Amino acid sequence: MTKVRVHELAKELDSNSKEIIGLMAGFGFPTRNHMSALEQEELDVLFERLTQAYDKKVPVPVFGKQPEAPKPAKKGKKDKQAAESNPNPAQESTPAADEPIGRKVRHVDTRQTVVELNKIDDEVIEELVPTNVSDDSVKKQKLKKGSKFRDNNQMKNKAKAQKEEKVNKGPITVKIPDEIAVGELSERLEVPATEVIKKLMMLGVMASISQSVDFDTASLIAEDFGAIVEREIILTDEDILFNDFEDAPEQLEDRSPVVVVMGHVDHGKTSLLDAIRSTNVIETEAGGITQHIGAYRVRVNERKITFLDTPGHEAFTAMRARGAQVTDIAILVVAADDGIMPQTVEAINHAKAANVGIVVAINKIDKEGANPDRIKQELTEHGLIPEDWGGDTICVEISAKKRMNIEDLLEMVLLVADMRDLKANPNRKAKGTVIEAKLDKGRGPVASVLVQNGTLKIGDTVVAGTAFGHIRAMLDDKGKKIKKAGPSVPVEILGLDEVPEGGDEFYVVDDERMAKNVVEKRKQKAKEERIGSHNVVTLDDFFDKVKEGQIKDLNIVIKADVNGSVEAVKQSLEKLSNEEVRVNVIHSGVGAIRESDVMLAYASNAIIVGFNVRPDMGAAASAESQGVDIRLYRVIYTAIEEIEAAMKGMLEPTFREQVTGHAEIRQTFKVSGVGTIAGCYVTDGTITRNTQVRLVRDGIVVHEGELASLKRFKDDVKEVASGYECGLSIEKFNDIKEGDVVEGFNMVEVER
Ligand SMILES: Nc1nc2c(ncn2[C@@H]2O[C@H](COP(=O)(O)OP(=O)(O)OP(=O)(O)O)[C@@H](O)[C@H]2O)c(=O)[nH]1
Repeated sequence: MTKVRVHELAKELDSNSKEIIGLMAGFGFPTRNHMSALEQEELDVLFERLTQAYDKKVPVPVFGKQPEAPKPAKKGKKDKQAAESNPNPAQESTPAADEPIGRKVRHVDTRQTVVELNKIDDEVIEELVPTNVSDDSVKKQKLKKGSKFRDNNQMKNKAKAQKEEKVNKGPITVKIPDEIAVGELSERLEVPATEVIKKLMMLGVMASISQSVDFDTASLIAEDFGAIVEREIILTDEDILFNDFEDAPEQLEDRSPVVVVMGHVDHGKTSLLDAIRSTNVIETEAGGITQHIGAYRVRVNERKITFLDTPGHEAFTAMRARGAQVTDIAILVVAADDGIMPQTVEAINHAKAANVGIVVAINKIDKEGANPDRIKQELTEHGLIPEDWGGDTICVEISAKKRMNIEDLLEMVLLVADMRDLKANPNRKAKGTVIEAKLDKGRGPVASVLVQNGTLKIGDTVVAGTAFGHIRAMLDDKGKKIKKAGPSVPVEILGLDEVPEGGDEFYVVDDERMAKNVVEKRKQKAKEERIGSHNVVTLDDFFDKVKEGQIKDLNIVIKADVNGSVEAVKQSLEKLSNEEVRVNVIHSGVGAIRESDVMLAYASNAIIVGFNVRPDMGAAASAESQGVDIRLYRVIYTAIEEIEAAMKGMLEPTFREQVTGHAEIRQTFKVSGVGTIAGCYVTDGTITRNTQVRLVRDGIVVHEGELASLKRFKDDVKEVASGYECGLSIEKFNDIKEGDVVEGFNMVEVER
């Protein structure tokens, strides 16, 4: 067998004899000099020690534990340079003890496309490449090239065996993303999945091999297996393409506020927008005519305000439901002669849910019977305390029609804007939101967009939802051609290849090829989503989401038949809040469940609870397509019981009703001895003789029971399909009126 001397080994490993001798002494071997031949046992120990040092990545403290720092086995040129510039090299590779759990390691997701590193910021690349990469590769090369050990079969096998042993025993480094499937975690930890599941159970987490656990749980498990944890951040094509970095405070500049006008029907929203537009419009040299581009800007005391053109909370919440936050401030218009009405309350709740500032415009003060104090009183009942009553809600008394106090209102909007400290960085690539878009016969797809950060320029390459293109022309709100638009500026853009949707985010990008790739994938995903389901909370999966740490609040929209029940339900449900779950009633009102309720629920991840009310057709359809959970009850007690059970994850397998169809009452007849017979028309589905039925009047359930008879002409029938007329009577119930709706339903067991 070839003898290996200390100096030879040192040379092979690019170390020095002194270091090897020191190491041997540390392991308790007899003192040697650089010419000493090494015994097999000594070689084994040294080899293990040194290969460990080569292979080991920079250790990361897991939960404050500081693993032993690897001793550098080689001092390459780069290391030496680093040592010169850093007097304490140990600090370079060993993270500070107070660093958060797991170091953030960025990884380029190269699974989907070719990554063009020149498109990524230098800063990001620095982070992408671990500092020890070059050193490691050099070391590994050294061991391979011309090594004496290479010719030494015995040593080679030894190395292999030791490496395998290390894999089995030594600490490994695992990269864990924000969420990881149990199966994947076990693979990365190189342990059987059953072991991982067992450990999870000991932590009180029940998860199967295909279920995912979050980073914190996964790292606890990994640490338990003695692994070193690194946080994995997967950068997708979109992350790289849009490069949505945060601006440094010194890059930020003030931007003007973006305002929406909300309020009850006929309280003067449109009149107010018109009044503002006509008195404060920013003049252009050409004296351009105001164009409708979904938003416009006005000037107030040398400052500007951007107004969204579409009044009402529906459009606002529809955008929010798509993830877009475009508004900073809502002007809540309340007619002084009318007071707070149902849509005013909706608007307040929608604005609060979106966390936008509210300025109240008490309108129509020119009218007789106008009573601003009464409005203020009513506002307090909805959590808006006027400033002059010691609160922080600014109220301005105006007349949109007579153009009174409009200037004051705008100044107050600016005041609220100042308090919100609105800033953006005009010196970066633009991003923002599509306000509206259409296909213009002559000009092709036209999109009105609001720039929210950066500056948009002619020629920019843009991705907006699933649309892509180069900006061919830009027009401002006066129809004037402009070359660039900064933060809070609405513009109309031409040059997209298809019509995006309102609420889509747009980004200016550099890499056209990657952009096209991203757009293709989005189209594919949108297609899949249309087929698949949405990820909104339902009572059934609520507890799972709480357990997974995804949510802590159970948001609820309540609709009931009378005001008394609304209040009672609201209070009882809010009382269910405990340490883990807070129950928030984000909106409540009297009457049928409408589409705007579903939109609010969808945007705020809420469920809808209805008492003796029904969803109208639009609401039912949109709840169905958006996956919003509507729970309908007759008794408050049942609702409380069910929601409490859901909060504890103890929802029983339940029976859920399945609506079979609807029939509209067209005529009623009183037949003595029989009761009221109704002539009706089946509008959808089928009405079946033996289903249960409920009678609904203006969205409110008047009665629930069974059919006493179902006839076509004179014959009794089992079922009447949509599009046919029929006659029916309801068991022990005669108060049937024209215009009522009969809803047929069955109770079916729901698998959970
Ligand atoms: N006297 C008086 N009438 C007003 C004032 N503001 C609006 N109106 C009238 O109130 C009515 C409704 O005004 P709109 O601006 O259309 O109200 P809106 O809130 O936009 O209504 P919808 O778009 O239907 O929701 C119109 O007849 C206006 O002329 C005001 O300050 N004073």
